[in-house]
Amino acid sequence: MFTINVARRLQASTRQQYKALIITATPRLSVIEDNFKRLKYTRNIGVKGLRNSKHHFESKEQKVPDVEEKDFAYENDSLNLEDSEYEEVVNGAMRLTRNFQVAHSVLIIQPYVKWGPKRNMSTSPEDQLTEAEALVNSLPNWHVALSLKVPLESLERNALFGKGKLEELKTIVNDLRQTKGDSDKRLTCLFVSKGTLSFAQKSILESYFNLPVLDRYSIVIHILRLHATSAEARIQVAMAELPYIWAQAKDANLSKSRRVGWSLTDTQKEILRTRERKLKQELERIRTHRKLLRNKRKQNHYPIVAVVGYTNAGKTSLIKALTKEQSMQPKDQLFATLDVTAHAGLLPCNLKAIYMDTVGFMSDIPTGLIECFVATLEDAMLADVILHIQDVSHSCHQAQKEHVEKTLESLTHNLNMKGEEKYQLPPIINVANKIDLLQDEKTPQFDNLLKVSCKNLSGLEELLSVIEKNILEVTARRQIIIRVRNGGSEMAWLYKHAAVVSTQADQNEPEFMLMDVIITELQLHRLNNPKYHFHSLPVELREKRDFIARFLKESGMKSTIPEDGFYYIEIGREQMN
Ligand SMILES: Nc1nc2c(ncn2[C@@H]2O[C@H](COP(=O)(O)OP(=O)(O)OP(=O)(O)O)[C@@H](O)[C@H]2O)c(=O)[nH]1
Ligand SMILES: [Mg+2]
Repeated sequence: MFTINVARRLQASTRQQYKALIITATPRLSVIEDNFKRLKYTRNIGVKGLRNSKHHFESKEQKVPDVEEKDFAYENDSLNLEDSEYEEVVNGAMRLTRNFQVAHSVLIIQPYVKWGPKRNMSTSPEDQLTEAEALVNSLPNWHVALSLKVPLESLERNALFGKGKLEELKTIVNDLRQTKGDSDKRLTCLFVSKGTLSFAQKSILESYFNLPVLDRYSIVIHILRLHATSAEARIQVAMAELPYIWAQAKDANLSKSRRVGWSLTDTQKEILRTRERKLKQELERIRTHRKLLRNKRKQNHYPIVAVVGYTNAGKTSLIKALTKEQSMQPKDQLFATLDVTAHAGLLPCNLKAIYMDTVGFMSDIPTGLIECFVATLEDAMLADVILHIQDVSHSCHQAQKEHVEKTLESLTHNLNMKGEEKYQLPPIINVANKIDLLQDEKTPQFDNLLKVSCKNLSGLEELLSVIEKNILEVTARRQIIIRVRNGGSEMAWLYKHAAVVSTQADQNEPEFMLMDVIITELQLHRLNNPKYHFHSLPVELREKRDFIARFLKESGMKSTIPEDGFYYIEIGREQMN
């Protein structure tokens, strides 16, 4: 870099006479250690508050990114998702209308394979049942009447259950249907907690119990519909419904036990195809739009931290804790977050980072459903650092962790299939959240995780330091100290384009400041480049003027000496390196 080169050359030739203009300082100089400590987490308040309280130079900073994101929000005015003919088709497949006011009392049946190779080793039926209950409880006006585990030899049988089991279940269903008293509590549907039920399985069970039968896919879609408020999320959910309808229609055609009243007519098939085509176009637009946003962030050189994890692990809560953004609303519901949103926060070194909140992952969800959210998850995958938030208080913590890791792997594979360049996952920081709920937080199995609690805000300071360290490494940012004139143009430039960790007056010459900054190579280059900035080297020139002029002449640099006694060195492009 020019500045460093000049500094070195000046140092070499005038070792006795001049101080170094720039002191490379990684790790930090001890003189600023105290300032740094003061700036640590306590200063990491939301961007808005921070701007109000900072030095006046900082009022010239670039706009905070979340404002830009808002201005850039994806709007869809061309696609009308309301279509009564389509509604008829989707309701037939899902057994659910979009009316979220309708109360439901649900019998949850968790089938599981007890023995053999088809047994699910990653999670227990008890945990699956708990997750199924959480899914039902995520819907307003829905409640669990009863939940049961049912061991089976296989999950592929036509009626799913054997004759004896069906009889047993019928008695339970009949009892629940006749519940006296509160009519709201009377059983209204069955939820068989399996990824998808084939059309044949559904229709056999429905005719046997005379109640609608739902599977995991349809319940999750219903939750997603409820939580999808932005245009983008609504399009993604609408798209996620389609593979399910097609699969059910295919099953219905194959099934000998075709349920009268539900198989697709040619007109309905055409409605689906048209809708699919339009939605695909919209998703393509979303992808392009996301790319634009991503490039915009890149231009601004904000480091990006993607926060991923199993649903309900505390992703939104963590971002809220790190950014102090009051508008964020963590909820004790599955799939509460459906939009990938960006939120600015400060690292201990005062560097602004963008945290991306993402859609949660869940096991036993068909890939077709997740694929519709891939456009938004790609954003996360292209971040500088990924935070994997894990709910360590959850009994299935290990299975959830493995599921997220596997999904990230398959998303990586997808990106590699699509792109020309080889994609590599950014560094992943594993975070153990909800540590406050653990009886003994010293559990050795969490030793390599960073333990935090978004509830009592513990462990966040350490987490921020780790994020910072990773970001500086990955984005090739450096921490250096630059000596500039107090109130000069460089000072303003640095406030605008670099993260200022601390400043302090040069003890020998109080009109100069030592600025401890985090800066990218590119910005350091710009600081020295006349195209972006007319760089001045604040050297004690008055008495050394002739010497420096000679030095610069010999070095082949153009120079001007303005009236104020500052020495301005104009660096030609060819001399930059
Ligand atoms: N006790 C405790 N509860 C927490 C902690 N962090 C989050 N929660 C709670 O966990 C629930 C889920 O939090 P969210 O932040 O919405 O989780 P999420 O990962 O964003 O969930 P989705 O967006 O649905 O995928 C909320 O009720 C939070 O209050 C924690 O550290 N301790
Ligand atoms: Mg969330």
